[in-house]
Amino acid sequence: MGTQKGKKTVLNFDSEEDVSKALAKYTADLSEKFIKEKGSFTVVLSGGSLIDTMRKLVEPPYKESVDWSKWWIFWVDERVVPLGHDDSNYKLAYDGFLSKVSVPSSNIYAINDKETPEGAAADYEARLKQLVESKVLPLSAVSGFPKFDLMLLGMGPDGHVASLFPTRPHRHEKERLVTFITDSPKPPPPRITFTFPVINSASEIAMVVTGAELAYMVDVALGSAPPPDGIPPPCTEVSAEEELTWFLDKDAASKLQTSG
Ligand SMILES: O=C1O[C@H](COP(=O)(O)O)[C@@H](O)[C@H](O)[C@H]1O
Repeated sequence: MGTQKGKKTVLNFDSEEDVSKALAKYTADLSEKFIKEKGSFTVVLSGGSLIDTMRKLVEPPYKESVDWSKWWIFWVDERVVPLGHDDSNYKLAYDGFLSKVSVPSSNIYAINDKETPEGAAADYEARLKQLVESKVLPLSAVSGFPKFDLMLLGMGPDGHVASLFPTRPHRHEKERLVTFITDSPKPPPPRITFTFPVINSASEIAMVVTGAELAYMVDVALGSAPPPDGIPPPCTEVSAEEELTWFLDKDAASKLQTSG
């Protein structure tokens, strides 16, 4: 299992609707804190169900109270498809979130969708390094990797986070900031993804997990269930430098409550 550096908090809610409300307040509070401290807020999004669960953030009061002009947006993983494709995590986030708030377009770091997976990963990594040069992204004093303020992560039923899958060796990458995969077990196959050294250098991470189909994997990550085939899945390796917060609805936490 991963080494927890910062604090770990598990929050249980009655429903996905309550997770959505709590996630909006958590994100808005962190936005205010980081903007006060350093003048900007760097946020890393996932795809999947997360974007829908973020829906309360683009409703009153947060739609008006959050200083969107100071936000910078990145993706922890992306499918290597055109940005307008239905499989694109950028399109998902644009339609459900970014089109409703006024984050400056120059602060939104979509992938270069004209590249191969290898080229898109190298391009994204180079752009992150430029942001380190220009002091938008600090380096973690602990790991030496770029340090984002907040990562919002989902999890698959196989325990994958970002596009780091249990059965693919790139989950063990330790040097690169961004890597690629051409045979993702979950379609579409070509993807790029942040590596664990970058993910685990974030100040704050929210693991947002809802639905009964994820209950077993939540029990593996947080409870007493043994990992499949005895191999800890990627979700067990997530840790944040300051705080990792799990947001669970009743269904996702159901096995945890009975076994733990
Ligand atoms: O393929 C992906 O899956 C994970 C989990 O998605 P979910 O729909 O089960 O929430 C997601 O976090 C990742 O960004 C995405 O590319």
